[in-house]
Amino acid sequence: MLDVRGLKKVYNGGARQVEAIRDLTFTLSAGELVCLVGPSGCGKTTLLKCVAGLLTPTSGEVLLQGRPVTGPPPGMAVVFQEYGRSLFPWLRVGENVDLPLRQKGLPKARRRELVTEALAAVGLADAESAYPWQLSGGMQQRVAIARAVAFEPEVLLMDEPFAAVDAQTRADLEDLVRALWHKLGVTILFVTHDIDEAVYLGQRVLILSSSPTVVREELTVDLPDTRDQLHTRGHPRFTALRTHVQEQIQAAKRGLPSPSAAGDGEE
Ligand SMILES: Nc1ncnc2c1ncn2[C@@H]1O[C@H](COP(=O)(O)OP(=O)(O)OP(=O)(O)O)[C@@H](O)[C@H]1O
Repeated sequence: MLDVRGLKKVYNGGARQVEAIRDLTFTLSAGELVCLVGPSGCGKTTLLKCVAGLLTPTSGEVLLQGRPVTGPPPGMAVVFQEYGRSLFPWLRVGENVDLPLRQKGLPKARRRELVTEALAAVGLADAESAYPWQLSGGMQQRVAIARAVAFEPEVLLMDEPFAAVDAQTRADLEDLVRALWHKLGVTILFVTHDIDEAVYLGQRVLILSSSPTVVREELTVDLPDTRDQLHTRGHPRFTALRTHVQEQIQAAKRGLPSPSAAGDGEE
């Protein structure tokens, strides 16, 4: 579904050159939920912007269903961290969700259906006529998720979407993402700096190195598919996986080679 091949991004800001991403290669199959974690500043947002077609890579390519991404592709939706800046304050909740559907040129009756379904799916059926600023932070982020879901994307990109909400709301939203993913069968690339969140949500976790960034490790999350906050997080395997990811991120920060790279060296 999504192929990232040899992606490199260098920012050229006058005298200052930043090689944010050195060489990233990974693939997402249709219907997968993959989380991406890495040390702060390792280029997670840069990567997501390249995947979303909002930023042109210096070299390498992104393919969506085999077609190169050169601008925002029609089958992709993004949920950003800052819900306060991604919703239009002068539009009601329902109108915010409807806007991309209008741009897609869908007939009015179908738009109505999609808006109603998406708001019901995120538990906001009764907030359709409210303005975003009348809602709590967690509710606003639900609106942003509803807007992405109503768009019926093939790939959903999420950039630290729960970083600005409280822990309780965050846990609810994590479960909402997994429930929607199960229901819709959408492919999700979820960027987070939260190791527990990555292991709780993902089928796989891609661990990035420090900048200039490469994929340090691809980890399969071999936890049962049915997850819940209490039991999954108390599962000994969950603890083992989160400890492993934490160790890798600490090692990445110290610039130590990844286990596979060390193995390669020994051979
Ligand atoms: N527009 C830009 N111009 C120049 N450098 C940039 C630009 N955007 C990002 N960078 C640099 O690229 C590197 C990666 O930044 P990016 O925001 O992608 O990382 P991140 O992993 O998302 O960070 P965080 O975890 O702190 O949110 C950083 O060194 C940053 O300073």
